[in-house]
Amino acid sequence: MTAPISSATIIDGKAHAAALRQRVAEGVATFTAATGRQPGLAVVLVGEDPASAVYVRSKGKATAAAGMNSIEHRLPVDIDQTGLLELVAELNADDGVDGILVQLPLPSHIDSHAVIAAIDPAKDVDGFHPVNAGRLATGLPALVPCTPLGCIMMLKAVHGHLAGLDAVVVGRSNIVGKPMAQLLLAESCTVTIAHSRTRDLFAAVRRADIVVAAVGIPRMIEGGWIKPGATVIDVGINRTDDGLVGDVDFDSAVQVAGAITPVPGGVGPMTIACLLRNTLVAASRRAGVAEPEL
Ligand SMILES: Nc1nc2c(c(=O)[nH]1)N[C@@H](CN(C=O)c1ccc(C(=O)N[C@@H](CCC(=O)O)C(=O)O)cc1)CN2
Ligand SMILES: [Mg+2]
Repeated sequence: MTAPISSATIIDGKAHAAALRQRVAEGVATFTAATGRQPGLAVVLVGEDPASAVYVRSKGKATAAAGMNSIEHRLPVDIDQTGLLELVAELNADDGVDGILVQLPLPSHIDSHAVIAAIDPAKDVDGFHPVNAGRLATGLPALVPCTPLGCIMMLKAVHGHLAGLDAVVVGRSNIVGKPMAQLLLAESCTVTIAHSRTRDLFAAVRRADIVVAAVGIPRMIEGGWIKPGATVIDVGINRTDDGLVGDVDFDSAVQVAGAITPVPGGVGPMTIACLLRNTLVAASRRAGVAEPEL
């Protein structure tokens, strides 16, 4: 006799993102009517990495479609750090710019920590500046990194509230793993951060009600690791010979999980929608108008 195969609810990141973009567009219209100006987002791309160029183009299109002013700066790959810092200083001083985003990764001759630290924290729509990371960690209002923010929004949509759930975040990057853990903690989850040196990763994943995979290793987390009924959020975007795959082995995990994000079409679209949200939040705070509920 074969065991019955159950199948998880697929969390539709594209639909969540479309709904958030719609709410942002409505908020932008209200902001523009109140202030007489559009929120402005400046995106800086250094070099010509094809994936980064695609993301920057998508961000520009989505920004304009939401009714905001999209400003794009493309710099040559050999620009020196001083040149990039000069542009950041200009954008900091420009009153029409509410959000500044420097697309990562940067070329290896540039210190990305120095560039992030040069961005005005009030305009840091990526939420990567140490001031925003510290504000998030201490429970103060912050600009929150877009990818983890998108993940937490989808988790809340699935679960309602998250208090008391066991969550594991696999990966400890400043962009995803660490802020994700902070957001889950703020929702009163019991949080484990696992990484390449974790001794028994299987056990950490196996006991979790929520698994957030952000390791950058194609299909590393298999269905057999997942607690039946758990919610699985796959942040991985790995280009392989089989095409784009996540950090979770979707085909096996979908049979065990209660809900799961696909790749593509899961977390990725929410990253850009949350960037628009953060830009409107930054603009509202800078202009001293009421922040929309998003
Ligand atoms: N300054 C930043 N740099 C980077 C960030 C970031 O948030 N801020 N995140 C990633 C890249 N990224 C946005 O910049 C991003 C990645 C993926 C997607 C996305 O929609 N992915 C699609 C698949 C698209 C594809 O085929 O590649 C999906 O998952 O459905 C959006 C944004 C690193 N750099
Ligand atoms: Mg995805």
